[in-house]
Amino acid sequence: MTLDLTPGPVNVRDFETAARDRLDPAHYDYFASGAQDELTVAANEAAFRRRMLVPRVLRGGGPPRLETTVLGTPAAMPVLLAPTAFHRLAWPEGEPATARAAASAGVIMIAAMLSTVSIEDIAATGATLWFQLYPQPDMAFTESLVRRAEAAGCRALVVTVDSPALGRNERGDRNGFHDLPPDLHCANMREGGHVRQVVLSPHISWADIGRLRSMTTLPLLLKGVLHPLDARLAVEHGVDGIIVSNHGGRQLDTAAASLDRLPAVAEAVAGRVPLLLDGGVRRGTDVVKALALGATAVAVGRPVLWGLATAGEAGVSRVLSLLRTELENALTLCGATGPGEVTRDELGGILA
Ligand SMILES: Cc1cc2nc3c(=O)[nH]c(=O)nc-3n(C[C@H](O)[C@H](O)[C@H](O)COP(=O)(O)O)c2cc1C
Ligand SMILES: CC(C)CC(=O)C(=O)O
Repeated sequence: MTLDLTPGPVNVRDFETAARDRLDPAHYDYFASGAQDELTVAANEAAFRRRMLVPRVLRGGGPPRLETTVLGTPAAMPVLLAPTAFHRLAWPEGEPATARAAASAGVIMIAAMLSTVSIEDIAATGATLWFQLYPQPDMAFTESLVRRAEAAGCRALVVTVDSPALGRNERGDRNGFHDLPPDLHCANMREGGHVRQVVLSPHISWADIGRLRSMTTLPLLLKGVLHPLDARLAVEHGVDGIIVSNHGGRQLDTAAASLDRLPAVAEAVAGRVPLLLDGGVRRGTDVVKALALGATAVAVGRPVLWGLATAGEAGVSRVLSLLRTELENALTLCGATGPGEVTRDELGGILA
């Protein structure tokens, strides 16, 4: 008998290694890569590494409670699943496996418009969903997607605004990977016998946000804001929340790290709408840093894909439970009894 002494993945980074071992290299590259030199991908994580926490001591508050509510949606912790396309490339069942893990963990999954399983079939898992939209120039089609998301029970609409064009992905160019294999398709884009191509349009503007605002009573979030003036315009256009994000470094390479932009956006918004952040969150301490700099919650993209590619639903569950355990530990060590208590002032929180 041989004794297997490998402990299995103990953190998110280990899950990336495990996923890389399992995935077709071109598919691994699709998930892992960023635009061009991938400087923003690296900057997102580096920004978290650069910031150090200053904990408080002797507060005696007992174990932290992680529950929170984001724009009216309750969640077991302030960590959401960022919208990511093409889950069936990572695991045969695709998005429903991810959704079941999110449901078991009690967290919000932002379902991507470009999912490989339809929003109705993802919703059938019972998960708490928000819906991510790339507004399409065909407004009637865009509206039909919004109606489907509403009917499926999605509790917020997340409009991605950092994509007036597709970022230049050179790993994809080298691998010749530009589209889904023929056995997979973007299920929400299906219309009768054919599948619509997504349009990432440079004509998208605030007028479209106005149209979407009047189209739905769901909470409306903009995803991909980095500039404080855009954050202010978002509030003026009746947006309910903002996701500070550079799309995981996949769109404009050399765009600033999300975490580095959070303080300026928080100042511009001045508490009028909640802020979320994504990009480079890999540790519980990363979540604490984002909360301290003004986020209500964070979202994770690639960590979920690494869990999914490694072991399907069980892998995503494990990634979410690792992040939960790390967050609980980090809050305890910071002397905080919950996410709402983490502020820059009170925790002395963050030194740049
Ligand atoms: C493989 C992959 C696919 C993505 N697809 C989408 C998408 O369809 N829509 C979207 O708004 N963002 C998409 N994103 C961006 C994520 O929502 C999120 O902004 C980013 O992954 C956060 O960075 P992280 O991966 O470092 O956590 C995608 C990211 C990855 C890695
Ligand atoms: C096909 C892409 C538009 C999906 C996406 O947002 C991404 O890969 O980052």
